[in-house]
Amino acid sequence: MKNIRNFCIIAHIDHGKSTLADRLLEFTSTVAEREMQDQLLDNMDLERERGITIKSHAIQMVYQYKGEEYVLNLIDTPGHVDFSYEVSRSIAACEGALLIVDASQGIEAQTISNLYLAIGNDLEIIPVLNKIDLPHAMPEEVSDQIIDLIGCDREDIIHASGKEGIGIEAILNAICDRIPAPTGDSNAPLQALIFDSVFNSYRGIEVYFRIMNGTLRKGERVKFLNTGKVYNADEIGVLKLNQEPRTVMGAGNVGYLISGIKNAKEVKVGDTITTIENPTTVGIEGFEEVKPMVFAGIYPVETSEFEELRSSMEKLQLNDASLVWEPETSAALGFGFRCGFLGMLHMEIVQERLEREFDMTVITTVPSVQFKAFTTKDGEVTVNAPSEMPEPNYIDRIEEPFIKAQIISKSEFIGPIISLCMDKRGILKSQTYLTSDRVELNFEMPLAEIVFDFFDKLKTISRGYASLDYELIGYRESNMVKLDIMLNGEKVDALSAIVHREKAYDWGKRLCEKLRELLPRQMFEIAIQAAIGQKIISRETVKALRKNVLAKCYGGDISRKRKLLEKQKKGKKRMRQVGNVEIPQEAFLAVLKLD
Ligand SMILES: Nc1nc2c(ncn2[C@@H]2O[C@H](COP(=O)(O)OP(=O)(O)OP(=O)(O)O)[C@@H](O)[C@H]2O)c(=O)[nH]1
Repeated sequence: MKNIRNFCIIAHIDHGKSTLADRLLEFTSTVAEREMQDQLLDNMDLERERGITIKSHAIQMVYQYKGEEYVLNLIDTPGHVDFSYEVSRSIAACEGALLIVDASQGIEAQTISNLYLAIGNDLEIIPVLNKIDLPHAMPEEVSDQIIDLIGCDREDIIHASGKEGIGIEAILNAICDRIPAPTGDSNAPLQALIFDSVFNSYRGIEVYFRIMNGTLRKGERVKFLNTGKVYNADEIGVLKLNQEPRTVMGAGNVGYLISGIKNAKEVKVGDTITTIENPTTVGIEGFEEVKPMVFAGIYPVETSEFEELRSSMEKLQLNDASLVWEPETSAALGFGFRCGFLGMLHMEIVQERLEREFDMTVITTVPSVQFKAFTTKDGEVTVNAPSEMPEPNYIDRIEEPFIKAQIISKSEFIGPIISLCMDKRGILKSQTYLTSDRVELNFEMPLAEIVFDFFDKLKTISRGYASLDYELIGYRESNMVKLDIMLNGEKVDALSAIVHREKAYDWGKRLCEKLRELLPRQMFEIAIQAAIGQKIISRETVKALRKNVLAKCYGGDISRKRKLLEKQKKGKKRMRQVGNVEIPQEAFLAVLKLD
């Protein structure tokens, strides 16, 4: 155990975590050059394309240092706020962390939020100033930021470039020298922390664990404390480039367990594995059930594909335990599913995976957060969709989720950021200068306001410099109303939204205007109305179409005509007929794009 080092890498998105991890694997010959693909750890296509690590993984390296052999377990952490609980469990499995900061960017919101998690878990922090090869790197300035932040000495900061392979050996040596070996008693009852799981269609779910205390043997009966389920440890082992089976693993080790589990739901990140033979009664601290934060409807474009969509969702859920859903019907869209996601990115990923991996074309409706309605009739009612909102006359009060938002930016953008947050019903709680031109702002604001275009707006007004992190702080009373949209007098339930009363008029007006732009002209006039209850608050009209779309191509060349027809056909793919009006997919998400 004395030569084991368990560590993770914490970094803001794009600060070079994956590239650096690749260099560590190369340097320790964990992967031969020819096996090396860029960003090896991101092994889902989608991850690679988006350049973000979606699911955390682990990999073991063996490193010779000062005449001794060290086993280094790198536990990868996802870099996006939507997956912060997974980050926290990965961190809990380690004794140390590399804190990577891009020398041209400086400290960002996720650098800090993940750092706090690491410090909270007593991890040894090794600061790494990355991308020092960049001509516009600011090593001195960013080092000052790091020193201010963690109180280290200037000499403790390792200068590196994942791209050029600079500083790699220094990092590996520092891991051996500075990160403490795991402690734990291999003779105690087994307590192993589940920090991740991966779906394998042949072998079932692979559970990734870190043994805090005790010993795990192949073939033993094991129990997951929080679910209470019992399995056989069919195979255990360590994670190198490929899995290497073992028969016995003691305290301090990181590895995988295969026990024929078919459904990701049975494996909860943060749960504790123990043995039936010599069980512990004490779970590892910090277990939480992950809760979805954002809800939206997912519908097949072709109503006939509902069953196919159901089976695709079932398969997707097998390897994404944080995705929840139940069947839902919409008058406008027919049969579909109400889904719960960890956040907006998670929602996009699910939609994309449905399309890519299962070849489904789907319509996603306006996302909503989870409101609580306190009614005089049924007591407390959970509202995940506008259609679930109780009748106004029974509502005593409505509560909505609030978050603490932490924004880090260059100080020149403070003004616009504060006005943006105030506009989103935010309350400024604190303003702290990290350095002379970098400021941290803390707001309390409704989660519902972040769900829409907040992040994009923040990026725009700060020219990309501001970064955001948030956590849920609880529910608060708010004056929310349900806003309905009608097309030619017919309510389109999929376009309803729950909004703050003070914003309802403005919202209704802008949404009607946006829909007027998005709805294609048809052979008749379309009236677009926004209403709260019976009261119409806004109206726009889409004029009837007079000419054939091809008319303007007469005399033009045929290829252009064909292109136009093609384009129309493609557009059709995501259209939905409601009453006599055709609605394109963009319209269902128009609320996300209100300026
Ligand atoms: N110049 C330079 N570019 C780098 C270096 N390391 C990474 N990059 C580039 O920075 C970008 C982000 O690198 P990644 O390694 O994907 O960053 P990451 O932190 O893993 O990103 P996430 O997985 O999204 O958190 C890529 O375009 C890399 O090529 C470096 O040392 N120098």
